[in-house]
Amino acid sequence: MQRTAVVAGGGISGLTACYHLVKDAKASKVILLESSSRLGGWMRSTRTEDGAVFEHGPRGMRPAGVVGKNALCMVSELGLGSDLIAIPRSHPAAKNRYLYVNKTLHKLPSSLGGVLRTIPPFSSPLFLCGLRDFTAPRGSQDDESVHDFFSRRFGKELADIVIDSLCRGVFAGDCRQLSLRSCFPFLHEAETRKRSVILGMATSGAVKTPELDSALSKRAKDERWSQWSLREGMQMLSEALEDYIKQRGVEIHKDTPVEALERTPNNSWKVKLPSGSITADHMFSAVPGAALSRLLDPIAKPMADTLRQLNTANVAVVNLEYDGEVLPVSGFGHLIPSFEDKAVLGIVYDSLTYPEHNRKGSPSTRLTVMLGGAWFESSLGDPTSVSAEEILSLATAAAAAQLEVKGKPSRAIVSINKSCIPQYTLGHWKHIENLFSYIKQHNLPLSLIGASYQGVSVNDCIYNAKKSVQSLAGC
Ligand SMILES: Cc1cc2nc3c(=O)[nH]c(=O)nc-3n(C[C@H](O)[C@H](O)[C@H](O)COP(=O)(O)OP(=O)(O)OC[C@H]3O[C@@H](n4cnc5c(N)ncnc54)[C@H](O)[C@@H]3O)c2cc1C
Ligand SMILES: C=Cc1c2[nH]c(c1C)Cc1[nH]c(c(CCC(=O)O)c1C)Cc1[nH]c(c(C)c1CCC(=O)O)Cc1[nH]c(c(C)c1C=C)C2
Repeated sequence: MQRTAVVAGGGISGLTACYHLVKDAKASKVILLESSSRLGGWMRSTRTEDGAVFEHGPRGMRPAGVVGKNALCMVSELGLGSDLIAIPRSHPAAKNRYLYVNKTLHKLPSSLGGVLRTIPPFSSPLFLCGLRDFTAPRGSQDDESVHDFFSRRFGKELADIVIDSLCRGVFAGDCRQLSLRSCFPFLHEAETRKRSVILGMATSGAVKTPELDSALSKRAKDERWSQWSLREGMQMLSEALEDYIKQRGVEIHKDTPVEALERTPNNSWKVKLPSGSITADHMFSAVPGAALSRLLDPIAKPMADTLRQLNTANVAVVNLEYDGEVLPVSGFGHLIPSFEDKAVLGIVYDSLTYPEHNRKGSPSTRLTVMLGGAWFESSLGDPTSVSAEEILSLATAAAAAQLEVKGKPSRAIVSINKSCIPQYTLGHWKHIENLFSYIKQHNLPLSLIGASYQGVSVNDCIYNAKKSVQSLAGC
């Protein structure tokens, strides 16, 4: 690719775009502009002097599927293979997930026996929900809330308890507002193809992607990994990408917010920065949709208006460390359905999942309590003024009540992550379609990447950034 590519936003999406611009597209000049003083975006790990690692954003990635294989391919190429820590599917952190309902922890079934029997908090065996799917009619609308979809196909109890919790544990969102088509596109597609979601999924067939095979994806398959992280935390991935792109000549500017965009007569961009402006032949926007809307107003007003309609949620992330091994159960963590407690979304048992991240020298328990999400304002108040002490006291009270973890934590870190998780609410797919068709119709030299559009997981961000660069470069 000739000429100058400018990437706005140095989170995992922007970093991945730079990586593929220099590696595959052989772009002649790449400039990365990041408004804050560090790269990585929400990928942020704190390392303490006694060897502990605390994650404030993503804490694990799945190796499965095309997007999982693709991320492992990049991790392999970055030479991070020996730093990878993997959880096999037989590990308690892979098998045991809990729901906190009626003030009690309930393990979700992980075997056939568990779905054939009635187990609390459910009023009938879960396999009966599966039977409904074979007879339920196909949906008739072009979009439907996640809750409506699951109620229709699997019953209201499953939707109220399991799906409500799942959406809190992935999107920090309300399944009554979230779109099935955008949040779980494979389920929408399975229903469209086969009417029964179970049949549709069972007959979808694995996509063959030999080009994404790597030493790590082979290990993941052979060793049956369920998820993975890195020895010094997920931030190692953004740091490795930063080193890689720096060595290959990407110009990195931190503390440099893009302030405005203007079109030039020869279909380039004038990118306005605090210290002046630069010219971009092509822009990759890896900033959140709301930030891009400010840059495109008034030059592409219909796009700016659509971008403003994309929703996000705030999440308070509280990392806690206690002396000793004090958890009453073993597993990944538990989620709390919204009818039980709106404010506290769930608790991750980090010290059991990744003991490699525990402090050295003396036993400890590390937990992450996540609060707020779609219920932030209604249950915790304004994220710009809520007090960290108040959030900490709610988090420690939740750990004490739900896990009997008493006493004062030996360490606590509170992060109020504002607008950190995009909410793909009803009609999101139409907004995305409108944005992409506006770019095409107006021949804008602009690519949209990042969690705001087509997947919030790190795997999705990496995959979409790569696809975007490759489609432009014709690779
Ligand atoms: C608490 C939490 C837990 C999560 N857990 C997981 C998990 O376990 N597994 C998983 O797969 N995913 C997880 N995710 C999701 C995943 O981490 C994010 O979706 C992903 O990191 C988003 O990356 P991004 O690069 O698209 O955006 P961001 O990380 O938001 O990066 C955007 C960057 O743009 C910069 N920027 C903004 N405006 C401008 C401007 N005007 N000019 C220049 N730069 C600008 C920002 O400073 C930022 O660095 C989690 C997210 C959160 C918040
Ligand atoms: C309680 C809040 C949250 C917890 N994690 C996240 C939030 C908002 C964010 C998050 N978690 C996952 C992803 C990636 C999804 C993907 O497609 O890979 C994101 C953005 C992984 C995940 N975590 C849980 C589930 C069921 C998933 C989906 C993938 C998988 O099955 O592994 C469960 C879970 N998340 C949290 C807790 C306490 C929890 C408990 C069981 C925290």
